[in-house]
Amino acid sequence: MSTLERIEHIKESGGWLDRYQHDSTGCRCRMTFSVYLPPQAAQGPVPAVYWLSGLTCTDDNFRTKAGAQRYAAELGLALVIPDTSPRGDGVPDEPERYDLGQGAGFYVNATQAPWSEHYQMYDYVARELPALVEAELPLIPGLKSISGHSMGGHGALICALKHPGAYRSVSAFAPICHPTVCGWGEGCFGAYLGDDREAWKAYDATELVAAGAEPIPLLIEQGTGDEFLPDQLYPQDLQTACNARGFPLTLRMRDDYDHSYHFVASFIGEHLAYHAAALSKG
Ligand SMILES: N[C@@H](CCC(=O)N[C@@H](CS)C(=O)NCC(=O)O)C(=O)O
Repeated sequence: MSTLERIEHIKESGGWLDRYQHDSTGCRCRMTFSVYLPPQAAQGPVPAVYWLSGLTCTDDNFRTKAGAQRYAAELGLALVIPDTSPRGDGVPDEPERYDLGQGAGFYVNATQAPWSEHYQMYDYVARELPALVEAELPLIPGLKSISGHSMGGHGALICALKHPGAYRSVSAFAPICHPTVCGWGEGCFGAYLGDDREAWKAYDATELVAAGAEPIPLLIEQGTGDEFLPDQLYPQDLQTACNARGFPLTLRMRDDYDHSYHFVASFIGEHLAYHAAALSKG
């Protein structure tokens, strides 16, 4: 019997945008995620692009604002869109803060109480969810790429850097590139991982590159009008770490674009085409 409960089923661009709930063993709560299956999935399994969203988001922001499904339909790609944190009444939260707790899981495995019981988002997006959707849905096992926005861009980068060979390609929009030194990252890492800043580096793209992560090309899109660029994102730190090692990074600075999904929507087609090309190689 399927462990997935389908709660929405919407036809879009010839394919199906579905929403599921399931009991997560790692996050110990009911989790919601969305999947777009392109028309090609009716004929047989397709490759998948995972999308990790940013602070305050659920699985709904990307699927309603980015316009990605039309491109995914043309390219024959599934989109797998998890939530950004564990959810529910029994899950710790800081309701007065948008940048800690529910909606702000930061894609780490928390080690500190009270967060550690549910906030296991790294294992959820990198292991539990892929195993689940590959077993239950028409996806080609192991054929996947990953992208994301802001906190989710950070998540995409660390998933690819920490799992050599697991993803055919990785890209990110306005990612938090050096979370151990920015306000958002320090707030969450301190709460979820404790005071030992050395432990934080295992979830920091800049630090992972500097520490010798296996090379995989990184594609990053960044707007110059992004209100969070000066204080939170630090792509220049990742670029410095990549330059020092000859690590492959394409950092595309886009004049005037802000941090919003208007920026994501402007370039998501290019990113999905990039992933489709990587996923179609033998
Ligand atoms: N201005 C936002 C800051 C958080 C934010 O900008 N979140 C981005 C990701 S870091 C986002 O995707 N928001 C949801 C949306 O634009 O739909 C707030 O105060 O809530």
